[in-house]
Amino acid sequence: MSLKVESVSCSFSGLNVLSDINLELENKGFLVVLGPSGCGKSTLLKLISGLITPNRGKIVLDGEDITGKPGMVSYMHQEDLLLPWLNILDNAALPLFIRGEKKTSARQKARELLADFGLAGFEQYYPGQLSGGMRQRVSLLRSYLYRNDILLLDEPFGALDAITREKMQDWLLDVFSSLSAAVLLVTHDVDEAILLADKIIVLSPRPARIREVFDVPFGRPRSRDVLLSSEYLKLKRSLWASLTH
Ligand SMILES: Nc1ncnc2c1ncn2[C@@H]1O[C@H](COP(=O)(O)OP(=O)(O)OP(=O)(O)O)[C@@H](O)[C@H]1O
Repeated sequence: MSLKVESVSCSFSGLNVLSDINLELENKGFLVVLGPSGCGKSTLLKLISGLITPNRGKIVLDGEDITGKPGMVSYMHQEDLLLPWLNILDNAALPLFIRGEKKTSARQKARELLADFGLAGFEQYYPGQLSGGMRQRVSLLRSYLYRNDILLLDEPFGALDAITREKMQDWLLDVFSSLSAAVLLVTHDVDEAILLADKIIVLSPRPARIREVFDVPFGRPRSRDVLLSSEYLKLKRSLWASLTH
């Protein structure tokens, strides 16, 4: 799998939001796009997922131009968009139903991943009966079932309380090692970026340009302990400087 964003610019009725963005995501990579609030991070993911089209540039997936073509990548929004009247299993399997897969086999595929996503034993529950963290894991499972090689995540833990957010980051770190997906995650949280990423792209305030690209010097498997190291502090200082200069 190879995803390329090539010289993409985007504006909304005269408001320049993204300016000449280039990035590349490859197999099993974990790329974090870090930028100030309102700079255009969600717009970037909407462009990649084909929900909107850029004014200039293109999106290329495995050599194919997918600019403006929805449905080619998995895209998880900030809010979980679970259907309250479907149980967890059917919420997760929904994209497979829509794709025309038989209900029994779609449910079986979802069931096989429930344990990895920390949802074993909850398949008959409804979204309203779950915690915020569990609902986000159902959303992630649904995105992963839709396309298991590439996941776009828009501030996936932004709406969670601090403790749940940390738990979810730890869980994502752990599960990422066992999944075969490449992840592109956007956030404005510097610690989250360092903890999760292999590479961090820092965007400027709107109109967002790529200000700097940082390699994260921590291997995998990785744990929260990296946040106590001197390399972490050094990287955090550089990221802050890049975000605020
Ligand atoms: N469809 C649209 N029409 C007009 N303006 C839009 C549209 N979508 C986004 N914008 C504007 O583009 C800018 C960037 O929005 P975007 O949601 O991409 O930022 P963001 O970095 O994801 O913000 P946050 O960190 O707060 O989620 C904002 O000023 C927003 O008002």
